[in-house]
Amino acid sequence: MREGGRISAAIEVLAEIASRHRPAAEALKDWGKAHRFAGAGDRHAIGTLVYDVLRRKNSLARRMGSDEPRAVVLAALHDIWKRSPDDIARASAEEHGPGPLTDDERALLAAAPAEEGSAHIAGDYPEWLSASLSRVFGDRAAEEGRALAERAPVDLRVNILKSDRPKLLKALEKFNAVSGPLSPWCVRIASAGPDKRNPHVEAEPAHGKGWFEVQDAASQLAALMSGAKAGEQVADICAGAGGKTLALAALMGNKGQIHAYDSDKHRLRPIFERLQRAGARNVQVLGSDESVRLDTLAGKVDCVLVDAPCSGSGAWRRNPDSKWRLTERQLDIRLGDQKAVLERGAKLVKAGGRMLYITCSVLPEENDDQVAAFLASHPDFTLQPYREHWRQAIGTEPPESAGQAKDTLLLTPHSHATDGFFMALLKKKS
Ligand SMILES: C[S@@+](CC[C@H](N)C(=O)[O-])C[C@H]1O[C@@H](n2cnc3c(N)ncnc32)[C@H](O)[C@@H]1O
Repeated sequence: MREGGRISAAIEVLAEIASRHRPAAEALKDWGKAHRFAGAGDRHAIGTLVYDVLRRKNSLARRMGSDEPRAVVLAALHDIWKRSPDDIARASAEEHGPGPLTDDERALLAAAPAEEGSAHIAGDYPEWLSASLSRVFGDRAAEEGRALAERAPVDLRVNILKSDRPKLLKALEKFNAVSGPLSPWCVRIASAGPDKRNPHVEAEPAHGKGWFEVQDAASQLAALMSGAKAGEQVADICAGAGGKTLALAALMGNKGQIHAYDSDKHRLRPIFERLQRAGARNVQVLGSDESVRLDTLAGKVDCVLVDAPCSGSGAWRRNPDSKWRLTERQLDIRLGDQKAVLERGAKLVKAGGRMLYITCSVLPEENDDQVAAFLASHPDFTLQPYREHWRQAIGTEPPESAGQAKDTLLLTPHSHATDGFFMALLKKKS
């Protein structure tokens, strides 16, 4: 396909997403099925353009004075893909392209973008989340939103059970891999430019050998902040596909016991293969039908990790579709789930033990508000200031939190060059 055809396809897919409220991944897949002649390169370019529009939907629409799919795609080609108005005009006029640019479109593309107005437009997030994001970020809300709308790098966690960072950096030299921020385990590969592909790192021999997992630096730091030690009893009660579980096993040097539970057996499914590849041997996987076995650990666990189900707002860089699909009702459901998992986790913690509550969200309702509500109804728990704990667990100077609360840690792309991630360490009195 020529560029004009790809542009038309992106417009078509965005129209389908808007009119039928379809998830972007589904709409793209169906477009691919209906257009079998499109090659892998075409599908990749169309998908990237669609996701780039979703990252910056508000500010692109503001530039063009319209949120119609054609308008925002043209703006994305200019603002994100850095195509000149002439190049866009040429591609649009091609056979199968979306049709020649109008004089107005050309003028809007050539003009400097309007002075940014409201934070939700400059920061490219839904208006209904404005109050929440202003509460957590104050007058940085637009900047923080803007960083959450960028493309994310590829972060890898070196598996210290099988390798080390210098060795992994060497193995991935051809991708210009560098050490990532804050986490001593992080290796980072910069995001490929517009219409380029990120390297398929999971096809590398180093992955097959279990030297690394794909995991954002903030997730790595969450595992490190558990302070899990060799010999401890640890429960990862929202284990999912095991991203944190694997990091915990490495942190504990395979000594002690990790109980990895998830209420959804489908999500847990990939954990078995991942544990094997990583050489993690101290993990007991508990499926959703083994919840009774989890309950037998009541009052016995040194460290409970609650990687709570959440809105995913901290990961909007990786899943821009989710920021527009999130509804107040879904957020309410998540808030209920978070309360439930915190209750469950609290029962497992032994006297003097700890629970690390984490979310990949930047919304205060899911973070500090949940912690405050938990503490109000659990006088046997106290909040441990994150700074002190960071020094002990990670051994470096702690970063400033991007949030307003002084004892919990909020990491963000703008402030820390990681995904958005929240952590609160709750200690049970002895
Ligand atoms: C943020 S994801 C976990 C990601 C995972 N820890 C990782 O690092 O790959 C949250 C998980 O919580 C699970 N979950 C939701 N409600 C739960 C509940 N009541 N009890 C246990 N797990 C639950 C979901 O199935 C989902 O896998």
